[in-house]
Amino acid sequence: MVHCLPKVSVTQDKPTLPSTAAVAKDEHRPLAFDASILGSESNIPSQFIWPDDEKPCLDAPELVIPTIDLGAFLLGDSLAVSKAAEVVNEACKKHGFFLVVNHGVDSGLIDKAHQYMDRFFSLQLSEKQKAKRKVGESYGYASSFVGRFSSKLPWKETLSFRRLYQEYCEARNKVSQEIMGLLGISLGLDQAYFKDFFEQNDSILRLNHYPPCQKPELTLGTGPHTDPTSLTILHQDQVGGLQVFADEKWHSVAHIPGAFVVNIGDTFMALTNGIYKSCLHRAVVNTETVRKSLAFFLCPKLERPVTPAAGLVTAENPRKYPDFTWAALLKFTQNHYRADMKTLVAFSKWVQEQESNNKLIP
Ligand SMILES: C=C1C[C@]23C[C@@]1(O)CC[C@H]2[C@]1(C)CCC[C@@](C)(C(=O)O)[C@H]1[C@@H]3C(=O)O
Ligand SMILES: O=C(O)CCC(=O)C(=O)O
Ligand SMILES: [Fe+2]
Repeated sequence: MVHCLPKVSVTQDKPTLPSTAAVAKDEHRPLAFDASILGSESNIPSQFIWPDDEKPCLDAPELVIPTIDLGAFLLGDSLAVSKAAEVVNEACKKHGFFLVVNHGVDSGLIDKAHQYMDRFFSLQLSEKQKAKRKVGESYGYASSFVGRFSSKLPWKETLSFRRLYQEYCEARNKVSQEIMGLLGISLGLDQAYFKDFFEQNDSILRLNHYPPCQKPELTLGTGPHTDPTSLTILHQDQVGGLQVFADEKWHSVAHIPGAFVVNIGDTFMALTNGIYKSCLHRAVVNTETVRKSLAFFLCPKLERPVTPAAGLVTAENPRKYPDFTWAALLKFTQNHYRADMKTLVAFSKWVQEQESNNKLIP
């Protein structure tokens, strides 16, 4: 099915400054994404309708997902360690996606995080707007990015943090460090290699809230993209809706109680010199139920150079991406380019252009 394939040539929707013109085409529509109004609206504003080649397939087949028992890995039994490393290596070379069970994060803490999230998103829009994310910044409340983008708007509201949700962030940070140990081993590097790299980090926690949509076949909760960040640890609720692109088609990812969905992002792909793939994924919505997900994005320290491990650059696998910092890639996705499935390639080109421009200026 054509509409199940990712778009090959991307027409970038450059971030725009807040503009009412973007939504004025539908004069009678609200200027903001008010979930309480739009959830029951069957006439979907055109800004939320995705082009045919990117429209979702709602009945995508389920993906058989490689699963890592983190508890067994941490016990250090050599057989369990080499098995986990093998599974992760295969998954990350193929699609950059795996599940983690037995991760030690208390289920009560996850439930509490979802409850706080319910409380925030059920507030009136005017209240939520008090925490509004400013243009160019990556923290705060964003209702569907109305203002930031003018088309292919996602059917969601988000709240992103750096320091709040402290306890939850700490728990995810611990899990992400353990996974970094495993990823290092799986690449034949020292277990401490990526743990040290990410020990200090500028990570982001994001709450995604997807209201019901009367025409889910026209819209997308989150459009197709790879995460520009390094490693994402996602907890989706029981509704389901996450889809991953593997074996040339979209697959749905079933909710597995207590499991974390883990995916590689662009920055980690660059750290492995392209050996591990950043995972192409998206989220679909449905007519009946609100869907929620909590994403912990592990990111390097803002100014730390992102350069591949020496052993991963070889004659057969020469350098793929320029050195960069997470600060520069974050700025690129917030001010110049809407993250999609080609962010890393577009960013690499941009970095090289900037470097050659700088060389021209004496
Ligand atoms: C650095 C980031 C940009 C986005 C959030 C994130 O922390 C990681 C993923 C990015 C995103 C989810 C990819 C799809 C498009 C996007 C605009 C969204 O739909 O939310 C992206 C986020 C963004 O705010 O730019
Ligand atoms: O909600 C989801 O399942 C996916 C969200 C996502 O991909 C993101 O926030 O980057
Ligand atoms: Fe994502």
